[in-house]
Amino acid sequence: MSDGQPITSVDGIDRGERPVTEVAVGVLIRRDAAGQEGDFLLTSRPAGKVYAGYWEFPGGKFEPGETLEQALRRELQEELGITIGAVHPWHQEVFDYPHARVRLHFCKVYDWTGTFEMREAQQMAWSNLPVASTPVLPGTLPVLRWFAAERGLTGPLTLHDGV
Ligand SMILES: Nc1nc2c([nH]c(=O)n2[C@H]2C[C@H](O)[C@@H](COP(=O)(O)OP(=O)(O)OP(=O)(O)O)O2)c(=O)[nH]1
Repeated sequence: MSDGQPITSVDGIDRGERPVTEVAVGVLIRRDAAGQEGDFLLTSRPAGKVYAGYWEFPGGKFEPGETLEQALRRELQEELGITIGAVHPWHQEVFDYPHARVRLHFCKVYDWTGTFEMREAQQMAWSNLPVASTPVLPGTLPVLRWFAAERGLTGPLTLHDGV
């Protein structure tokens, strides 16, 4: 069930009713001294996962009983070795992939401590629009659109056609 939320299918195929996997996603953003939002952190999906090599925002699935905040804290510690500060829930989207239906809980994060470690042998890139790190996961694209809207940008979301 998607609890009435619209579902975006990545391939246009209607797969009917399916369970939804909840995913906590961290949109880490650098701010300048005036509080203006700047670069955001993208990471590549590690080898061995679906969509390996695609760029996304770091995060992962909730474990049983976890809240969004707990899941996000754990995932960013596990994947990147950082401890995040306040979690600011931003948008939710339900995406239907061949491998799963996921509800992505995108959260802005402005504060963290620790040194970035690529614990899954992934890559990281501080990015801005248009994004140079491609391809981007389909379920990641809406975030680039929200950034473009917030920042008043109308150009391409990525430097490459076909994202
Ligand atoms: N982290 C993340 N996942 C995303 C984004 N966009 C998007 O469609 N997804 C999808 C891809 C996956 O189907 C799902 C996340 O699952 P995952 O396999 O990366 O999660 P995980 O780290 O808990 O994986 P695992 O423990 O099962 O290996 O959400 C995004 O921006 N960030």
